[in-house]
Amino acid sequence: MAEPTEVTASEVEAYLAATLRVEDGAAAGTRARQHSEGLPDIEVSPLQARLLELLARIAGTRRALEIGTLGGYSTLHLARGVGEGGQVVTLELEPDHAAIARESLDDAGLGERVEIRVGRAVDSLQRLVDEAAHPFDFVFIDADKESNLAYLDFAMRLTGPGALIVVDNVVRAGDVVHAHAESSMTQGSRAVLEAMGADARLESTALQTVGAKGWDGLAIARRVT
Ligand SMILES: C[S@@+](CC[C@H](N)C(=O)[O-])C[C@H]1O[C@@H](n2cnc3c(N)ncnc32)[C@H](O)[C@@H]1O
Ligand SMILES: [Mg+2]
Repeated sequence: MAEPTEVTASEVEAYLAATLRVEDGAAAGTRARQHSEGLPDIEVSPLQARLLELLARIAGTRRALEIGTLGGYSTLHLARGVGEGGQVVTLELEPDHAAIARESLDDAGLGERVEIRVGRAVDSLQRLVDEAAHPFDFVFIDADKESNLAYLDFAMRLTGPGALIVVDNVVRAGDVVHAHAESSMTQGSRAVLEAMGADARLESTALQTVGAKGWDGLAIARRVT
């Protein structure tokens, strides 16, 4: 048997993703399209995407809110997670990203479940509050990390008890432990983690992740009250 040190986390990730068959043609096509269109390689991994889909399904999610669409890879999994008749509202700053996501979601036959709102997420979120939008039961926060705390605040205004809130990229190759980290993205992760821990309405945890995208992690909270 090979020594564990001879195996990389990326190899294990590829093995798990292939063995568990986490990605079908539509998902792989969505990823391929956003890469060929030149979008940055910053979407969740196939294993993480499937985790989002399963979390949504296990929680019985009907309405999911996503902050940060990119090319629609995580969106596609949330759309699957909410099931037939469910809805995903996803917020994206860049019109080009939104257009690519729209194409892939339509190709996957999930377009009707997904509304993409283009613009600064804080503006779109305020609009959802102003519209008194029907509460969401799943929120995935994965846009500009500097705004994580504001996004959590909006998530609390747009959800009710029982909702799930997932915040991506909170470990930042370990930089998250540095109180005086120079990175504003790390500071955004620290701020949201501290707020989650301090909020008695949330029961929270986090998972560290390794693989082709390096060392990172996601925080998961369930809203109790
Ligand atoms: C990490 S990517 C999202 C990846 C996607 N959730 C996935 O895993 O497939 C972050 C996205 O947030 C968008 N974004 C950055 N700042 C934003 C803002 N202020 N408002 C809305 N979207 C923003 C970026 O354009 C980018 O497409
Ligand atoms: Mg992310």
